[in-house]
Amino acid sequence: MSGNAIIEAADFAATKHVNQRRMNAEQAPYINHCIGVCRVLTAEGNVDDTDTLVAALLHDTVEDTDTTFEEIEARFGPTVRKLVSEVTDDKTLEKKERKRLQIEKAPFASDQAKRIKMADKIYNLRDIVKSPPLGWSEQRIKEYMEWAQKVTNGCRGVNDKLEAILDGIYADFHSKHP
Ligand SMILES: Nc1nc2c(ncn2[C@@H]2O[C@H](COP(=O)(O)OP(=O)(O)O)[C@@H](OP(=O)(O)OP(=O)(O)O)[C@H]2O)c(=O)[nH]1
Repeated sequence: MSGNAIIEAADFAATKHVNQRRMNAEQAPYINHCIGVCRVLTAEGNVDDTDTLVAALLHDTVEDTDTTFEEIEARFGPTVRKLVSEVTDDKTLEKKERKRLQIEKAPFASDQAKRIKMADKIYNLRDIVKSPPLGWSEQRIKEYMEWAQKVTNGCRGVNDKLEAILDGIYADFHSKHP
């Protein structure tokens, strides 16, 4: 690959998500989430493994755009392809089943994929506390928190810093919503 892999991935993700927005009131550009997840890994999880950071930037490209795994492998190699596939939901399944599979599969993911999953949930949970998706009730927020906690419980043992951040988010939420 020519150039720096992380910048290549940021550019690739920005192009793929160009017309997508987050669901919150600000309707932030979707790429903010991809870059934010990568930053949680570097700045808060002390992760410096390039494949992990590249896969974090690309983590929603196959799930949410026309990107294929073959395209990812051709541009970023087989390890990044594998990591992205580990954090990609099968959109042909019902939402309930996709959510159940995230909980079931998390303990069997690679350590790199577990770190991406934790950073993804940290970003989403912070977003939900700060500015929830439009139309989400208190009950939906609570259900998301409880589901995310089950997913990230399956990712434990690979990064103490990310785990501590998640523990803080859950403790804070549960103390305010007993
Ligand atoms: N908190 C938050 N989430 C948003 C926002 N915009 C889009 N999302 C995405 O919405 C998902 C949560 O909504 P749900 O109703 O539970 O799930 P769904 O998108 O699969 O229907 C999150 O996916 P996820 O399954 O947790 O993770 P992933 O799909 O990113 O892997 C997150 O990526 C936003 O503004 N705030």
